[in-house]
Amino acid sequence: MTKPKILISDKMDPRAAEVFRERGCEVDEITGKTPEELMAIIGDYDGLAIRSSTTVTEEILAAATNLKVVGRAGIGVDNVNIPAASARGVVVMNTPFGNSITTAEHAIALMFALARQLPEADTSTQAGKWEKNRFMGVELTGKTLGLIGAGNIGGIVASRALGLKMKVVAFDPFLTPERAVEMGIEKVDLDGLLSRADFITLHTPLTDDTRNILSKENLAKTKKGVRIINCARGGLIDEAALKEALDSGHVAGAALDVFAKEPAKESPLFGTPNFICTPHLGASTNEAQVNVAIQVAEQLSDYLVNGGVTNALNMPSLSAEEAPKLKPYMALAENLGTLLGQLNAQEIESIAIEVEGAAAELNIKPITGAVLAGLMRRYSDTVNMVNAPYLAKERGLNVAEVRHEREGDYHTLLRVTAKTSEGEKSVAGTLFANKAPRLVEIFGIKVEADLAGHMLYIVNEDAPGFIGSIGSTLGEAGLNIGTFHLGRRNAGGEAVLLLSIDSPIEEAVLWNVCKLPGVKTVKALNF
Ligand SMILES: NC(=O)C1=CN([C@@H]2O[C@H](COP(=O)(O)OP(=O)(O)OC[C@H]3O[C@@H](n4cnc5c(N)ncnc54)[C@H](O)[C@@H]3O)[C@@H](O)[C@H]2O)C=CC1
Ligand SMILES: O=C(O)C(=O)COP(=O)(O)O
Repeated sequence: MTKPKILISDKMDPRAAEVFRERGCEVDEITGKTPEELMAIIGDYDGLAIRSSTTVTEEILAAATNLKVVGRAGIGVDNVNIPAASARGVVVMNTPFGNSITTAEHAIALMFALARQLPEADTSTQAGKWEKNRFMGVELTGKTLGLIGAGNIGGIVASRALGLKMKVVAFDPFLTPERAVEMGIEKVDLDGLLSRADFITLHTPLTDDTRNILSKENLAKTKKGVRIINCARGGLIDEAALKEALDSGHVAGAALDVFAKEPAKESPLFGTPNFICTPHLGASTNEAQVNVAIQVAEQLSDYLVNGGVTNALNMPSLSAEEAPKLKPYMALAENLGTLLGQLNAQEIESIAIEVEGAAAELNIKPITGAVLAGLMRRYSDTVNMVNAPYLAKERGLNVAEVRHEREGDYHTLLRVTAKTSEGEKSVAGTLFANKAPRLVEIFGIKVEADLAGHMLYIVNEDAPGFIGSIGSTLGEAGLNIGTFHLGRRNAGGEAVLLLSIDSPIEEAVLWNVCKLPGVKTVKALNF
């Protein structure tokens, strides 16, 4: 097997490259490229490892013809176009916990820096001014900290703030009252937070709902003298409105680690009294960077080498133990989907994916992804198990997953049924020796076959001499039959023939087969 190729396009701890190599990948570390330069090289790579400096746009994904996975060594993925990645079948992963303590500590550090004006005091003192009377601070003990966003980082900030004897209130629509009690904080609405908080710290992702959450209007609702900290994402605060509020003295101080436009080499906020900033350093500690570098390299190589999926934002997780067990099922699922997709000419309204026996014990989501990928292969060359569920949803295809507890004829069975205007059409397969995918039924007729390469599917009336005439028709066309599989509904009734053929089957041959007496359907299939 050729080694998966990884591009590390942002500055990352050297452990990332080491882990990639230890786990069987080739790695190039090429940082600081422009989007055009990145587009020129990305086509060579199976995996891309990034931090926040690389923006993975639709154009970059279009140029990334071999790309299978993007790994964010960190938390925020607003620099990755996830819908475009999903549409192209590229998995996007992050490392959701590796830098959260470090980022929470940065928020606390900025809160102290604001409370005691540390940067200005430092600059003044080192300038020989000794302005002891200029720098009067505020105490944190007893003050109210308002958290906007109480997830991982917000939760850690809360625990540290409680340790500092602050009162913590939080606005987070997804925070349950029980969790708030567990965290020792008070759940409030946004207006309640704005009116009560002495310090506000933001810890939400940047989404359509959170963009400008501290807008001019909301800043006006804050308590006079509030101090604001943002270590989450630029774009959560209206920077122009913040500048006005600092100038007017309504906001007593603000500390930003993140800016709407990064790198922020200029800003109207620069130079404003009581304004502090750092260049997106929230995650920048040795500990956090080692954590996220190792995690991203483990996750990406696991996916590319073994098919394990961890912390993916656009597909279900699949552990390293599950992945090898599921592998033959995915091949079977994809084959059954491909078979159904090729045999059915009608619009499919819904698909049911049923598992029984050993298959019922498994994670069904990846099996569903593989069935849908096979099914939609005839519409798209780029469909795979990652983007197939999204494409299916886009097309309004209803997908049902059914797990049967019952014992059937096979130790393990996967059945895929399509509902069309002509009724239900179903194909089923099993695994031989737990590893070899094998078709066992087409449209209610038992036929056992390996689905591989070029195949010919024929439905005919069961009659003596038919097999001989097929043999001669194909022989006359110079086609060699590899395997021959036969099934029938009942003696003299409808019969199904599945032949594997050593070379592609020309249209003219299909016509000749069609003309044989008793033939109802002929189709060339490819797997
Ligand atoms: N400055 C830096 O270097 C770093 C910044 N970050 C950023 O910190 C942010 C938070 O990270 P985590 O705590 O790990 O994420 P998380 O997903 O654990 O928590 C986010 C919280 O925001 C809440 N939320 C979502 N929409 C909301 C809304 N409209 N109003 C209020 N709350 C809302 C969610 O319910 C969730 O509890 C992310 O944007 C991440 O990118 C993360 C690491 C480093
Ligand atoms: O993890 C995050 O969301 C961060 O913002 C950290 O960004 P960085 O990796 O330091 O560029």
